[in-house]
Amino acid sequence: MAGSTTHQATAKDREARLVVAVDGPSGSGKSSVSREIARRLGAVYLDTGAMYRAVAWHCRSQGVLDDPEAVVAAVQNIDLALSVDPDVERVVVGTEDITEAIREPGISAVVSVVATNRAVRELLVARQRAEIDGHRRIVAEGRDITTVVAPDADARILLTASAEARTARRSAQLGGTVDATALAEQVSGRDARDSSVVDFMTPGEGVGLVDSTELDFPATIQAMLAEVDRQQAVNHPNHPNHPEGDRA
Ligand SMILES: Nc1ncnc2c1ncn2[C@@H]1O[C@H](COP(=O)(O)OP(=O)(O)O)[C@@H](O)[C@H]1O
Ligand SMILES: Nc1ccn([C@H]2C[C@H](O)[C@@H](COP(=O)(O)OP(=O)(O)O)O2)c(=O)n1
Repeated sequence: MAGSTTHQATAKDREARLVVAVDGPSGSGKSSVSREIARRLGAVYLDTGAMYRAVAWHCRSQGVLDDPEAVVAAVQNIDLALSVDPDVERVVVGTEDITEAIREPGISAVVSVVATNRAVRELLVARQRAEIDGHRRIVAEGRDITTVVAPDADARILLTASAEARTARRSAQLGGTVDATALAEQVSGRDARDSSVVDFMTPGEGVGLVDSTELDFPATIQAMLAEVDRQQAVNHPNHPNHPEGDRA
């Protein structure tokens, strides 16, 4: 049964190369869910959204956000360190710890300026691929990981939820402090802008879909791990979950 071996994974299973790619819209649960499945799978965790946010913060602090060429130059020169330990959230540019700063509404409001710049995307996609290549087991999440950054990943999943569920989750996450109009802009408005450069609302070919609208957090984790198992079985004939493989 798909999912069963995740919980019986041997030490050897947890040493094997594994790349899991997760995409989805704002508030679908990508970051929290990917972080947790990375822990369960003994993998590192790459938050590519944090990279776009760090770049937006850097360009804003340099005062170049409205100059696309200067934005690209700033990204070429950025000294960015991002923790990939699922238990350590840390983003540093130069000597400045911006872990908290990149989550502020002021950054959410301008991050699409850099995320819709195609030259910026090329630079960040290259960095993300190098990061993925540099780790044996990794869960990477964002908007274009299943389609552009890691189309050859062992498992690729689009995590969705209804717009209502996503807005409610974001509202709860922000402690109910943001009014409904501002929240709708932060969730759906930003997604609409970002969708102009990448499609993260419909699964690409071979990408599994997990809809968490009716699932709580633990049930979402179970559904994601089951989907990782299912795809590994399909993609790797020697995997113990393969329908025709040796399961002894
Ligand atoms: N299935 C779920 N049910 C309820 N809340 C969830 C679920 N998945 C995630 N959350 C919560 O929703 C909020 C947004 O999740 P987050 O991981 O930040 O989403 P994203 O990275 O897609 O924007 C967080 O507070 C998270 O704990
Ligand atoms: N691979 C990625 C990851 C994020 N982005 C963009 C889309 C978002 O507006 C920003 C921030 O992403 P993030 O995942 O932190 O966004 P959420 O707050 O979780 O909705 O970066 C992207 O274009 N491509």
